[in-house]
Amino acid sequence: MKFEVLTIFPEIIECYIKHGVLGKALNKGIVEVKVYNLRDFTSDKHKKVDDYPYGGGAGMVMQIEPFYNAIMHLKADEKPRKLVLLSPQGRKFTQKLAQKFMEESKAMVLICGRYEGIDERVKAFVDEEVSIGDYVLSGGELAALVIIDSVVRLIPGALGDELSAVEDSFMKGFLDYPHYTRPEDFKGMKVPEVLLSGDHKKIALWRKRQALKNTLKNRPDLLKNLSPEDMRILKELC
Ligand SMILES: Nc1nc2cc(Br)ccc2s1
Repeated sequence: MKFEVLTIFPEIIECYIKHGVLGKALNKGIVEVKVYNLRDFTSDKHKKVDDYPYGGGAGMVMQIEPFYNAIMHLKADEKPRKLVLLSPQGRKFTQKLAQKFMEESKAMVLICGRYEGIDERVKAFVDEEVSIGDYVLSGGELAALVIIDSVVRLIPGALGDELSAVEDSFMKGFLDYPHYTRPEDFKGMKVPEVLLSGDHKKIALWRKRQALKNTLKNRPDLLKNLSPEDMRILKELC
């Protein structure tokens, strides 16, 4: 999987991708991330990337030319790639969309805007417009990192041999179960007995109950298409 990121702050991306799961996946060659500075695709000596908005209003708007030049530069190799614009107006990014991106795209271009937004005409050159949530960030770079991180975790082999329980739970429509590790007793706060029992069937049922309880409390909107067994457990909780 290859990610190409267009941004005016390449260091934001370059710094983050060196660490953790992403760093390991890069070292294993499972994923490649190339970052392009939009200022390198400007044509003036000041490397200007923004200007005042037509029609007036606060703030600055990023100009189309650097985006256009960068996209044409990438497309010159004529390899297929999905172009994704990060934007507060985009469709909501979810675990299911992460799975879709991982399955369908060998290469993704993540286009990061800043300021009050980018010239609307850039959207003529993208495939998808995606937001990571109902809040406005200062720029698309954090959203691009969220997408890279969540998609890479889904690539077979990226997580090594540890199970990705968190992804599994989100894909099945509920939140993760609680996790504990040593010590067993921390200032009187004990690990639930069931987790010390060695009874894997009991542990699995406890974890499912806790996951459904957490989901009912914090994200009831996720509780759709539950299996009959999960529905039975949920009814016991109500
Ligand atoms: N939720 C999101 N907010 C923003 C802000 C900017 Br500026 C660019 C992309 C995104 S995605």
